[in-house]
Amino acid sequence: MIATESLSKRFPRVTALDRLSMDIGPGVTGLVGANGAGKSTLIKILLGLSPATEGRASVLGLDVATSGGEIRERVGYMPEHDCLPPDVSATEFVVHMARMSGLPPTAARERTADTLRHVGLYEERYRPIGGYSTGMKQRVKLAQALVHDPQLVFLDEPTNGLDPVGRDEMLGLIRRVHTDFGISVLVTSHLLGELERTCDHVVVVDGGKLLRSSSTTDFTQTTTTLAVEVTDTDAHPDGTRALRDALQGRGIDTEAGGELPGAGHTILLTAEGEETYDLVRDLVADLDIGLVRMEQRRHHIAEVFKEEPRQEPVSERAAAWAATAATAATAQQEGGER
Ligand SMILES: Nc1ncnc2c1ncn2[C@@H]1O[C@H](COP(=O)(O)OP(=O)(O)OP(=O)(O)O)[C@@H](O)[C@H]1O
Repeated sequence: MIATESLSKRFPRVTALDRLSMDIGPGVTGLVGANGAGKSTLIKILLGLSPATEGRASVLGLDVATSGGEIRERVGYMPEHDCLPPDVSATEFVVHMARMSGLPPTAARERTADTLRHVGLYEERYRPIGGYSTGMKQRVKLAQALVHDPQLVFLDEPTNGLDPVGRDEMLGLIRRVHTDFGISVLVTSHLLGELERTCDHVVVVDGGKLLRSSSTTDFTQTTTTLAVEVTDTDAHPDGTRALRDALQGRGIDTEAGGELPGAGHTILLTAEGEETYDLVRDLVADLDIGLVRMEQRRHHIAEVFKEEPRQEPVSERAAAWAATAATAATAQQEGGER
């Protein structure tokens, strides 16, 4: 779908992209990097809106240097910044964008109604955009990117400014753009953690350079750590402690799940094999406490960056960013697990 070869973009004072080579196939792909990593610059080059300084790129098999117009006919674009006219309604604006993409008037109106419904805007679509919440504005921007039924969409930081619920809703919508309509997606974010549930593939850039490009499952392989959660009973008012003691008695080291509220009820231990699962099951049965869950933990994308030493040196900025993202991802995960 997208290929770049030694793609560079230099501004007088900064190199925004530095010999970036990558291949992106169909599906939902996350482009992750700290602010200033070069994500928006890459999207503008891929749309043929800004020329590269060096190297080559193609989108849907079309050369960005010569076929920008054709690419923009077949690709939708949701820009990062607020760019919506405040005085017109979502319907008027999206119909206008559909007409600009070449749809005849009736088709433009029909597609607009369908697309706005799909992104979750109903009666409010007749009100001026100026009175919309950030979440509603993001939905209008998504709708105008989809209205001409593109093969591929570029979504630049679509979760920016949204609260956690709004972010989850937007990520769900993005996933459905692919599953319901078969449209491939390139979505950017400066948060590593939020893309692992949405994307099939993740590309990480820092300082305009490619850090890693892998499928999400490669990033989030299962670990050998088992997370176990049990209930308390009258006989064992602290069921977690009782199980930890029993495991320790069998020579198995454990640690608490974390410092977040509630995470202390999770016990983490290393699974040597099937026998560890059996032992936990038997000890829980002997203690006559309830087993809430026993699952193998998966890596989070951010943990991969925290733990894996890479061959290429990572800039201090990237390391700091990965550490922040790891904390955020872990908090999100622990919150979701409780
Ligand atoms: N037109 C421009 N002129 C000069 N420098 C630019 C221009 N556009 C971008 N840059 C610089 O290029 C670098 C990459 O910017 P870019 O907007 O692509 O990053 P980004 O990853 O999209 O981050 P953000 O989400 O903060 O926009 C930054 O240092 C930015 O200041």
